[in-house]
Amino acid sequence: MQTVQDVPALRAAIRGWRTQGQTVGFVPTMGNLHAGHQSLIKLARARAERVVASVFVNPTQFGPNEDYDRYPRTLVQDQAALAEHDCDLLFAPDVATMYPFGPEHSVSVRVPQITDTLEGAHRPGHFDGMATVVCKLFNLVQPDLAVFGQKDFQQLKVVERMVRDLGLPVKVVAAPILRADDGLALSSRNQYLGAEERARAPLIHDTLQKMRELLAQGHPWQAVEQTAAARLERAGFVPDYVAIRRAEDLAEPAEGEREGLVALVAARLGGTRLIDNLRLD
Ligand SMILES: Nc1ncnc2c1ncn2[C@@H]1O[C@H](COP(=O)(O)OP(=O)(O)OP(=O)(O)O)[C@@H](O)[C@H]1O
Ligand SMILES: CC(C)(CO)[C@@H](O)C(=O)[O-]
Ligand code: BAL
Repeated sequence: MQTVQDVPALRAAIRGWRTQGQTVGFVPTMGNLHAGHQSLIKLARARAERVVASVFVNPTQFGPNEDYDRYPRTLVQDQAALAEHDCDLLFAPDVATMYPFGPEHSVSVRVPQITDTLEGAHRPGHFDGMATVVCKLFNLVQPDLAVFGQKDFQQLKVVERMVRDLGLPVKVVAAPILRADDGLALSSRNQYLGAEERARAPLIHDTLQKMRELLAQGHPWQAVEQTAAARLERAGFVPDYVAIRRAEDLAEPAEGEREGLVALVAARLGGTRLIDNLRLD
């Protein structure tokens, strides 16, 4: 597997494949790769003839009090993991390559409405930064398809909207959430958890399952949200949101609406912010 850090080298590698008529699948990441990322690479591998991954900790999607500085950067291990999973090319740019005029003077992509709620409401500016960097990466890599994990469910919806609205020629492929045996969704941020917190963290997935059960029993969605939030709070979590929404547009369900819903949670456990979600159909 080749690693490239600048745009001319990236373009040269991809041009070679394109002239042979090969299709390109793309997996954008922030690195510190785990089995969840590997499953995305595997999906891209199955759907395209060539696979490109990127590792870039994007400064514009972190708020001023978030973990940009301490976000784990493990490029050497990431290279080995990607090579092992048959990735063809790693694009690992620096900030100046992605933001030639500096992050604060960059063109910005804003996806309205769907970004006002949930993660967008709790992480102001996060989705502008995310959509901007994903749009830039799509322009640089020009993939036929790009794989995103459903763990970041709202992110996936924002990217789908951006692609449709801007008419970008990329097929967005959604990958299922990979979990540890005890149900905790794999995430780079899980390593911030202390041993005792790690043991408590699966309660998020357990609570999402409980929400599905309660909704199936006919409880109103608002009551299910409240019960679930209280359950997490009793166990020492500080929820940012515990929500039942339409999967399609993340709007609140109508009275009695039961089809096509998703439950989403973001909660802090000590100094770690965890997110997860579960389809309710
Ligand atoms: N457990 C998982 N299952 C499936 N996809 C995942 C999982 N974890 C991350 N992904 C996906 O991998 C891609 C890159 O995500 P990212 O590098 O932010 O990893 P992460 O582990 O989610 O990190 P973080 O803890 O910062 O959220 C995203 O599309 C994300 O949805
Ligand atoms: C899509 C992404 C790589 C953009 O920085 C990031 O938000 C992530 O890792 O999910
Ligand atoms: N996995 C989403 C990227 C972020 O939390 O910034």
